[in-house]
Amino acid sequence: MTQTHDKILIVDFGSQVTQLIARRVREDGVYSEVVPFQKAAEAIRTMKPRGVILSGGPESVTTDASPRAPQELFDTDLPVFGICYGQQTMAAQLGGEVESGHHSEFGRAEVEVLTESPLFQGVWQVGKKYPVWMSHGDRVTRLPEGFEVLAISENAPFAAVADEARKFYAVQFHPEVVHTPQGAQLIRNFVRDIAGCKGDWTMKAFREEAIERIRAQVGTGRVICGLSGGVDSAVAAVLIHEAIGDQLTCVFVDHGLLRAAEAEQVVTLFRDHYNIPLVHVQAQDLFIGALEGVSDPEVKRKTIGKLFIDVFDEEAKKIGGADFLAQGTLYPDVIESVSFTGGPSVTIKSHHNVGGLPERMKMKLVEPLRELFKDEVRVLGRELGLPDAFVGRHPFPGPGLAIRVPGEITREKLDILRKADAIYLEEIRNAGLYDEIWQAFAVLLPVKTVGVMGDARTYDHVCALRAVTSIDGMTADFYPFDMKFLGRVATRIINEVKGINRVTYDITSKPPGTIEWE
Ligand SMILES: Nc1ncnc2c1ncn2[C@@H]1O[C@H](COP(=O)(O)OP(=O)(O)OP(=O)(O)O)[C@@H](O)[C@H]1O
Ligand SMILES: O=c1[nH]c(=O)c2[nH+]cn([C@@H]3O[C@H](COP(=O)(O)O)[C@@H](O)[C@H]3O)c2[nH]1
Ligand SMILES: NC(=O)CC[C@H](N)C(=O)O
Ligand SMILES: [Mg+2]
Repeated sequence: MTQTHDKILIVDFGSQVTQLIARRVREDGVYSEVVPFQKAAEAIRTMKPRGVILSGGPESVTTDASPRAPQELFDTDLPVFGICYGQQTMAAQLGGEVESGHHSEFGRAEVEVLTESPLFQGVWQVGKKYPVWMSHGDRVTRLPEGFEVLAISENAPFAAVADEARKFYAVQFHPEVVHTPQGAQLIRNFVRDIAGCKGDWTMKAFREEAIERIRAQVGTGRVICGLSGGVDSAVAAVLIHEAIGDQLTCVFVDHGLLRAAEAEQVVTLFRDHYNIPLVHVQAQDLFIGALEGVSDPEVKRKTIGKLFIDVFDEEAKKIGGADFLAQGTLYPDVIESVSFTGGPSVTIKSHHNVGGLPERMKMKLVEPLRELFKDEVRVLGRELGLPDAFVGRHPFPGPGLAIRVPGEITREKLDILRKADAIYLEEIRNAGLYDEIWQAFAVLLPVKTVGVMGDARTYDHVCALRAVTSIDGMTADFYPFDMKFLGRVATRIINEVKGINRVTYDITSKPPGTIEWE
């Protein structure tokens, strides 16, 4: 199936943003695969790409053991586009020079275009300056033979270079991030014009290919799908059901960390729309018991991740065994939990469904959405005909309210938080803001403050409100509510929720914050 589409191979050197390259290529309607550099030589032979993009990476090409692109790539006639580390290793491998440690550039920079190039066609003009995003400590200091300079920046004399005859292009900046405003168009020029890919790959094609992949992986085996009521697992379940029909059973776990009335809503909504067997597991005591006395965020996450698997194993037994566990894992869950190449990118937090999994698993994982971002999953959901009630829902993390009560959780704290969260979301819906906001929730802080209510002294918890805008959850901004709205929510929460006497609004973006508090 994938054989019929033009393909781009993305060689990963361990950058935090490699998947954004894949995403930009998908946006151009072209199929792409990200392959760790160790497997690139094999992928060139088996995948038969029309072009190759080399990603950035944390290492320095000036050190001996640093990764390289397969040398034979440069003898294949394939167009190559090197980004940052990708540029540096191209230079080193083709006879140029790279130096370390003199002129770092992190963040915004400007490049000046020196000559016309197919890479800039219709986007950048000669003699003009354009903003780009840089993140490097090394730089190319001598170009390989055949290369010319296309653009310069203050600290990178070779900000963009090319050997047009061989269709080798390389940039020091990162065109894949949104902070390089025309970067997506440069990637498009490489993919569509320089590599000549057709651009006929769509979410419809993804759907068909994903179904084929699921069938090939699962065969006649039985699959359990963790269903949370969130967008990702709903899309995964419907996709898998399309692929393998009644070999699939969904399992919804009520771990006692859900929002007010959520369990009934999820179960009713799913049963009303789909004829897919759904088991509703009551596991409140199990999870809340295990979390007693636990206050470290990573320990909480790993405890929850392990219990989820215990419950899935238990349910598998009840239906006579299952060979596979399906989850709605997305790319951001993966990149924050582990490095794509198994290389040196750092763990930010262990998402329960990736880094929080136990080391030994009885069932094999089926994760058809593992390389997509949330907004792409929503497009796929619409493609699959999912009702808006699923597609438009704000994300809700698997560990649920456990990571919204920093420190140790108790049933009492969870009850207080549920009430505050429900009021906050009701006000957001009433104000018509739900769809404008990417995710909104309340957090119950482990801090008590003094207040005065009805002439009496109070000494109660602080509640923090969080609302963010985002496209893919990788970066986010706080939502700029008007003060009247925030005042109304705060008054209602303090008046209606016993146990909270103060409300604050979190105005941290991501980065440097993350969306959740733990
Ligand atoms: N309460 C639950 N019961 C069963 N499975 C769950 C539950 N919570 C999470 N999961 C599993 O963990 C996966 C990851 O959770 P995550 O919150 O990232 O996705 P989601 O809930 O499907 O979508 P969303 O991000 O919109 O909340 C889910 O896709 C699902 O497979
Ligand atoms: O299923 C999940 N399991 C987890 O362990 C987890 N941790 C964070 N999230 C959700 O991921 C998005 C990004 O969150 P952060 O900025 O807090 O890392 C936000 O949408 C978070 O709600 C999780 N989802
Ligand atoms: N973002 C990158 O690819 C960085 C490449 C290399 N580690 C440097 O610092 O220059
Ligand atoms: Mg969820």
